[in-house]
Amino acid sequence: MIRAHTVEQVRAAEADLLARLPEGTLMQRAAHGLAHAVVDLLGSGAYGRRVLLLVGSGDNGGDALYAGALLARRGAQVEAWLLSDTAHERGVAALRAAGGRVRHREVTRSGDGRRAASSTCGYDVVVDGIVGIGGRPGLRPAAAAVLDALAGIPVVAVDLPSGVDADTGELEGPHVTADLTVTFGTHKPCHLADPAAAACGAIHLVDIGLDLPEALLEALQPSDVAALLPRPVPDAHKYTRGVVGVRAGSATYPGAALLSVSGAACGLAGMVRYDGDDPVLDLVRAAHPEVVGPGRVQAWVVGSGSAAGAESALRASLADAVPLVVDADALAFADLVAGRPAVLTPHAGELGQMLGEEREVIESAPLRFARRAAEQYDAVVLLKGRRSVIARPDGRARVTLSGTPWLATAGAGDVLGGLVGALLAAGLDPFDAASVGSWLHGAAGTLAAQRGPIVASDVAVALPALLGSL
Ligand SMILES: NC(=O)C1=CN([C@@H]2O[C@H](COP(=O)(O)OP(=O)(O)OC[C@H]3O[C@@H](n4cnc5c(N)ncnc54)[C@H](OP(=O)(O)O)[C@@H]3O)[C@@H](O)[C@H]2O)[C@@H](O)CC1
Ligand SMILES: Nc1ncnc2c1ncn2[C@@H]1O[C@H](COP(=O)(O)OP(=O)(O)O)[C@@H](O)[C@H]1O
Ligand SMILES: [K+]
Repeated sequence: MIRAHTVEQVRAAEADLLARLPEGTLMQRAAHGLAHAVVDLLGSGAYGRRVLLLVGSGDNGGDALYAGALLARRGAQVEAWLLSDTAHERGVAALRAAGGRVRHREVTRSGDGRRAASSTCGYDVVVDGIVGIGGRPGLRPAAAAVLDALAGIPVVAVDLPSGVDADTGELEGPHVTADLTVTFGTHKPCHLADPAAAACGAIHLVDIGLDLPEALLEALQPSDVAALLPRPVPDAHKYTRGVVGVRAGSATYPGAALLSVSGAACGLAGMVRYDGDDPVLDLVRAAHPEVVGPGRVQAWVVGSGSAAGAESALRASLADAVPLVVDADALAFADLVAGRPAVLTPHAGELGQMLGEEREVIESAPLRFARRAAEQYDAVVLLKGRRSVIARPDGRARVTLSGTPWLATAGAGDVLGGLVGALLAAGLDPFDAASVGSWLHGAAGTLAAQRGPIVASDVAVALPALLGSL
């Protein structure tokens, strides 16, 4: 499991450790990890390579300076630009002692930053030590101008890309976009949640020995998914494995029924039922002969392509005291499910309608709005997107790290709804069902896309091979 801690949690853990260790130990650990990561990124060693450090006033700049000193001792040509009036003094001294060059704020100030950068091209890597967890979101104009002028050079961010909001993953104004982010002690929410996560590039975690409390945000890894997957016990029969019912699709959108059922029929539940108009049921049976008609279920999947029938389908499903997936057209009636075990699966546009916000507003703060909706609707919310967020009413959340932009294809969400329903029917709680389902869906999409462009039904086809590999 990847766990992300807030700045407050990191500060508390750090204070604890600082009291027990000789001064500077944590920063040395951080700087060593950072220097190694820079060498790895450079590929053919540090010797003779040109490294530019962008240094702010705090310890983030200190990490960059000490790492720069280590790189200089390994033969790199290291230059530090101090972007603030003050900088970590011992870090500056260490870099100088190792043969690095230090330029002061005057050369890099505002308009001059552009000139300084263009006159000193040829850097192999830029190390962003402007601000870390002590920074306010956004960048000062001088830093923004320097970054503009350095565009195209690989960037390694120290702890986080300067300018992003560490705790929320939100962006306010300019920020660094990194190829690699080297973080210390633990991940922070900005490393997992979009839009900031998209600015981090690859993420490398350096262990500095922090003893951390429970995290409110996490991301499943393949081994976590494998451990949570339902498996048939030796004496299983189809009913003990759980029955998932699908109320999706309509005469206008029969494809939604087929796709929802294809996700539900992934083999993780014992049986799939379809409840809908006869012509649609005939189509479903033709594609999935194992599917049976309405009856008792352990979970319902309701709403995709249901059109005008969404409300009655949802009410009928609520009459059974079983968990449910509420998708697409049924989301308009999501307040009916408050307090019931349920997973709501909106994309940003649908969540915007549920919360009275524009789609772009939701996309600018997916973690915040998924949590808000989970609390307001008293249900688990799976907000779909590049980095889907799964939030519980109590604020705990997970982010899905699997997936591919090829999943941005019509009907992919229908497959996901069916899959999450199968996991609910098999007995996973709504938070696990949503996060495991979302991870499997992303990984199946990635697997399917290895062969070329995909359509939604390819995702369901890829599920058995993916599950086998787990
Ligand atoms: N925690 C740990 O376990 C460990 C932490 N470590 C490291 O320490 C880092 C945290 O260091 P930190 O606390 O000194 O804060 P940091 O982020 O360097 O900068 C804060 C200063 O920047 C300024 N400033 C603020 N906003 C700004 C902006 N938008 N644009 C420009 N400037 C801005 C503001 O000062 P001002 O210029 O306003 O006087 C403020 O005081 C952490 O990320 C990690 O790298 C490791 O060494 C080892 C273990
Ligand atoms: N850029 C992207 N990167 C990764 N996954 C994506 C991207 N865009 C969409 N997805 C995933 O594809 C699925 C699309 O679902 P949805 O928006 O409901 O589409 P539809 O309504 O057409 O089924 C979701 O699981 C979402 O997380
Ligand atoms: K930084």
